[in-house]
Amino acid sequence: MVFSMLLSLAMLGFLLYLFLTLVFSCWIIPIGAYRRIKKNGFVGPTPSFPVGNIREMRNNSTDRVELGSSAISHDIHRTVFPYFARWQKSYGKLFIYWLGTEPFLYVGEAEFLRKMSSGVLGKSWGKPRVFKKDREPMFGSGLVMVEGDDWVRHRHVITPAFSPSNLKAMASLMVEPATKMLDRWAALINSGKPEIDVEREITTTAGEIIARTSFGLSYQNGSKVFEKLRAMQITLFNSNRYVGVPFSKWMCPRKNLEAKRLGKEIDQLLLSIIDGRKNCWDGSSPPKDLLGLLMDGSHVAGRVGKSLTARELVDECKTFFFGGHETTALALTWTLLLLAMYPEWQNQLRDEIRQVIGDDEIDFAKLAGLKKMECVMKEVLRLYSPAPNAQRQAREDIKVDDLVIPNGTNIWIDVVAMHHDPEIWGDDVNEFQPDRFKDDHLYGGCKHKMGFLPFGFGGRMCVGRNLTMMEYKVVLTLMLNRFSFSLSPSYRHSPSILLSLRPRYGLPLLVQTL
Ligand code: HEM
Repeated sequence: MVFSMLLSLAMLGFLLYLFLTLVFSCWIIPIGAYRRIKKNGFVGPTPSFPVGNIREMRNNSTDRVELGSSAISHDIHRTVFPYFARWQKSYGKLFIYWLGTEPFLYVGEAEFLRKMSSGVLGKSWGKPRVFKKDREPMFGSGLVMVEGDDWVRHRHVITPAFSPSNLKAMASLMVEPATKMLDRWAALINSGKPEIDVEREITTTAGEIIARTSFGLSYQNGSKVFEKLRAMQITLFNSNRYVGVPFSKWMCPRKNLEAKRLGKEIDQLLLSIIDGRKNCWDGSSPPKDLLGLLMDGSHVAGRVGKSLTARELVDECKTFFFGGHETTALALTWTLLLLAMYPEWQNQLRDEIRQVIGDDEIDFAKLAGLKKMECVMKEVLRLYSPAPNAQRQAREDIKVDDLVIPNGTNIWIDVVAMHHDPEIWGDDVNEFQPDRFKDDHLYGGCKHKMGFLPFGFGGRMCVGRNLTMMEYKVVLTLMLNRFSFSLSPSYRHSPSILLSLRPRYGLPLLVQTL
């Protein structure tokens, strides 16, 4: 009798605990945070907890499609972020919105970004915890996610691996997968199929290139890791639709479990690669991929010099794969769209390649001479930035003029908005004008130094940007040497966000052998 009473009391206590946890996490804590943020002078659309503004964001998403080259507009902000474009009209370039119970400060103004970040060191910024949990299976504690002193240690070990001499050794790893793809295109054209979805093709090839440059795997012997990495990405980004809503991961338990399972399998495969290398490496020259360079402590001589553990190496390999292959593939994909639309630029780049590289094999040292190609790349990254936003989380109160961003506030920097802002770029902001980077190769004539952010900003700027630049030049040179590109009538212009900025319906192009 006493026992069953105690049991009922325990059950009651447990249910009360669950109820209070639910009420606190879904309403009381977020409403308290909402009041604090409002008191600090921030405005924004009214949230309804526990979903915040997610419903408006969903109802507002567009499926605008433009057909035919003359109808294609590069004014893409209202297409890819229709809710931000609408809220900008009501609240300006700075406002608070809510993903579930998580407050986000939207920043679409370069000057505010400058002031906000000027006194904050790279190691003092946080990354939104709500995304960290979400992306744990992809990045683990890799450089993109790690914070504080750990970030300093990782960054010091990793940065030298991307030195020009190391990159030079990696150039040769890129040529074979790219050539294989172009041979496939030639075969398709010969068999009477000149329409090729270049986006899919380039993404696969960029995945293979990053797997080779990161952990030395060719497609043949690394296809297992490679397929699992891709499968995990698809699983994760088809399921994370309620980010920030408490207990949302229980809405898609199967997909979350599947991502976790894949994550564990990938970790095991990468760990076995690392162990294999440790066991057979005799201390002489390590393999020239990123993993080999990170395992070899010698390149950090004179710096912090703390090497990474096997677990950390696994997370960095995954980070390079996820951070490096799709972004680079999209830079190349959007470039082919623009070159197909503006054939005069195709010709100009081909002339430059002829002058700088000639008929020789691609030589790393000569790539630096492809200046026009660099201007085209930057203009593509401005108009169609593969990384359409950057995120931070305040780890302390941050004062900007009279405003205080409270500790814990997430910050969403809208890179697409800034890259398309006529106030800092001028009236031709939505035109493809690579020459704007000819005289001002860093800022493209932008009136504000924080207005062009394809690789992020401050201490956390992309560590792989020089690798990307090299891959871009190698692959585009090989492509333009063999083929010309024009728009297929079946192309539907609908840039959209799935973590990166991508063409929603792929990029079918008509490809011709030169
Ligand atoms: C066109 C290609 C690329 C674009 C547009 C791009 C973009 C970016 C951006 C915007 C950031 C900053 C994120 C932030 O501020 O939170 C970043 C960081 C990073 N990127 Fe890239 N990236 C590219 C290629 C690569 C490649 C090829 C690699 C590696 C192989 C790479 C590895 C990383 C890493 C590790 C970080 C984190 C740096 C840190 O937090 O210290 N990226 N990238």
